[in-house]
Amino acid sequence: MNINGTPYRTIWTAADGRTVQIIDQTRLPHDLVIVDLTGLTEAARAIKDMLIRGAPLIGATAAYGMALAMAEDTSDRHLDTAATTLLATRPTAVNLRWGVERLKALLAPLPEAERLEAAYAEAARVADEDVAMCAGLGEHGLKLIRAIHQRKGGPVNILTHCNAGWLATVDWGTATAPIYKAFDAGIPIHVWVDETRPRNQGFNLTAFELGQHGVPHTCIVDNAGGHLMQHGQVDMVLVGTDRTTARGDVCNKIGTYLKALAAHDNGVPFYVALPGPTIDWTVDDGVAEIPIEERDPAEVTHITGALAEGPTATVRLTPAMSPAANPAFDVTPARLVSGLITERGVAEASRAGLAALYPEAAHGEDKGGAA
Ligand SMILES: CSC[C@@H](O)[C@@H](O)C(=O)COP(=O)(O)O
Repeated sequence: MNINGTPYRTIWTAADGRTVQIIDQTRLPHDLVIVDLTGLTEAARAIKDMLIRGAPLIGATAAYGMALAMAEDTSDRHLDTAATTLLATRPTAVNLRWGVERLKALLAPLPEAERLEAAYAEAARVADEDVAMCAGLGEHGLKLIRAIHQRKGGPVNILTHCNAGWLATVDWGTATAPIYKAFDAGIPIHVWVDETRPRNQGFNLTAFELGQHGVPHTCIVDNAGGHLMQHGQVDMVLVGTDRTTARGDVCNKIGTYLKALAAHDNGVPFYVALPGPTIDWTVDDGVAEIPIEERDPAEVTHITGALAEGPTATVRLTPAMSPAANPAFDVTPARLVSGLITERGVAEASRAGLAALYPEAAHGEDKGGAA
């Protein structure tokens, strides 16, 4: 996708073929800053401090993190250190584990002399596959949007939460892929963009990228969605996911569950878009089993924004003596999900629905999800 007319992916290698480059998403939408990752520690920091974020991009960065580690030292010991270091960065998005384990399984049996080249080639494959999967699921989601348009006429109003856009993946996005495809196909659409406190990925990232692509959108506070649904102003909720369980429970950014409840109460379809590697075939009950990241309370007590025509500033919102809690994700039970939009088609949110699309993974031949 483009920023100011220049095409970007979210992660790539520099001309030296070794340095990994990313867009620092903590600086968007105010500044476009490209950051060099030259080693394992920097890759891990980029994930932990959310310079990059979004489940598929975390997976791709983990794969490149393994490659950067091999550029430092191709020993078995460093391979183990790289996996442990990367896995400790963020707990919820399953793509992190998927990316690390995919690289480790490939590299461990190889002679040390072959590991460096193999690691970079595999990380590039992970990135390319992510682009293809997101583009593919976009086509399936496009059919749903087109059907709504044909049924009701006029613009299709889609509500999304957090950023499941191209910035959360390598390109295209998950929830935004059908939106971009529909817009490019000339279907009139309009997107309600949830703010997504505390880190404001909706305003900072989703609104930014939709604006860059020319997609009509309106920024709303997190609590506006239910009201809009009651008044017939939302045709579809479309979100991404950090981990979807084998039975179709969906873990996503905190607040997603409340949108699903409001959608259910108002008869609004609630769809989730995801590539295969976001399915965790080892987990069934998302509420009981998915580890929910608890982030720094300072993200709740403070907020950062740009001063009018000036630099960014961080201000305190809460009384200094009041404690804050910051669970970063929640789980929407499968019963509230209208469908899972994948690169293989739209699945019912159930074990049978997912197994029909991913038989090899559901039956244990490939525990990592598959393209
Ligand atoms: C395609 S991304 C889907 C999710 O990863 C996205 O909605 C989300 O919750 C991202 O959370 P973040 O904390 O910004 O990494």
